[in-house]
Amino acid sequence: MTTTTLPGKILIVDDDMDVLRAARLLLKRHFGQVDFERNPQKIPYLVSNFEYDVILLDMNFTRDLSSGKEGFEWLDRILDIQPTAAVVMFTAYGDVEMAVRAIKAGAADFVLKPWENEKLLATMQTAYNKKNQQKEKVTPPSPVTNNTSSIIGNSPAMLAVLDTAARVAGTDANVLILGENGTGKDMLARHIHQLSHRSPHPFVSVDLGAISESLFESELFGHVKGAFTDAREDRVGRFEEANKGTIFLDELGNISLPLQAKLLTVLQNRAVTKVGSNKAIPVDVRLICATNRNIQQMAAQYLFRQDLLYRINTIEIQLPPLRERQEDIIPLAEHFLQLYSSKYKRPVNSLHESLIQQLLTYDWPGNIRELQHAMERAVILSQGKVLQAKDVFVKNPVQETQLNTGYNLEEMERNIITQAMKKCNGNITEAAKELGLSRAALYRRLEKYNI
Ligand SMILES: Nc1ncnc2c1ncn2[C@@H]1O[C@H](COP(=O)(O)OP(=O)(O)OP(=O)(O)O)[C@@H](O)[C@H]1O
Repeated sequence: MTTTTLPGKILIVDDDMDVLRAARLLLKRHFGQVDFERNPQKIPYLVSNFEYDVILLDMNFTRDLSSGKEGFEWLDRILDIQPTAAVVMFTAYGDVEMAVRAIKAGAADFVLKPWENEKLLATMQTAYNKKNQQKEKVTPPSPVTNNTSSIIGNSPAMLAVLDTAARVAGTDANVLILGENGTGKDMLARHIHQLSHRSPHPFVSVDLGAISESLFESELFGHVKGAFTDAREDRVGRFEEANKGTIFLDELGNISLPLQAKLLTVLQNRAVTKVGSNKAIPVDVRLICATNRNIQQMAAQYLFRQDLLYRINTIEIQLPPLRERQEDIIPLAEHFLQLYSSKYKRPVNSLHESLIQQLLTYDWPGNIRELQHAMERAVILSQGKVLQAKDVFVKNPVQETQLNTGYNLEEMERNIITQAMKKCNGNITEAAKELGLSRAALYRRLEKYNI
């Protein structure tokens, strides 16, 4: 087995923590950086924001265990986002037919589980070398994808945020990021992790809003086999997964008081106890939390535990909404213009003055995510080299007044969501995009308004 260390950046996506651990341990000795992710829903975010040399992708996530269908769907998504991505498929049920199909569908290669270390390593090295030769030949380095997250922000408000982030990154202080939906809380959390001494270790992101009350403990702290009916195997929780690294708890303001108490115990003891076990396992994690809710007010109303708040908000970073960082709107629009014109191979490369005015006067309720989606749609539909105001769809005030709902905010939100769901024929992913919300955030609202 060759022992060369390549500078490459690898991503492993598999829902089995043991597989992730073992594959990472092996590959870490031979590649510069090895990230892993258990939740395939994070793939679009990771592939769009970080340039991976090779992605090792499981064929079968929990939804259906052996057809490989899910793996093919994720392979498509990855190639959609990054057509030159080198994806090695990882399968426990591999047969020649599935391997051939994966390669026809654009995968670089495949490896069967259980794997032989030499075979896995050789396949990953070949995929890496091929990808790099290809890179040298065809693609000049892209200005918008680099090895770190490309946070755009030159406004005084963002410079202050980035300054605080850089200072706090060097410490192990707990950080609470506050900000509206789509302001970049997730991105900032990853940025802090990357700047910290924990960066060689995992960054584990957990969307608390998307975890049901009953699965909270098992997801976060793990469970032992037999702890409950569906617990067929031991499961490593997200805290343990993040050991030595950073755990990012998003949508923290959404968890119930009993769950807040459980979280507090873990933070106080710096140890987790798996469901069904009574053994405490020490964990060494840096905690970053985020919420779009007014958590101080929630604490004042006894909806959020004050003692938990004290523990998580050693440093508080407020991400300003996009409308309060006007200076960032055009650089961000240009960043997304470049990103999507290169992704969709469109000739469009600049913004017309009329569009610049439109972007600056709109108030971006969905923040950067809304701007990103508006630019993506516009680039796809664009015809010339210059993007015009008419190419970019933003909700205008007339549409809002047509809602005729009075000034009840909840009522307005309900109406807007109902309209978006109708427009997208009930497709949650599309409607969430349209509204500038994450899928989890939309789900919560659908539940809240009983839509
Ligand atoms: N400063 C930035 N520069 C470039 N892209 C950004 C920036 N901030 C956010 N983005 C992009 O905007 C999108 C939304 O950001 P992100 O998911 O981090 O927001 P969020 O505040 O966590 O959203 P939510 O509250 O809905 O979970 C992402 O695709 C992210 O890459």
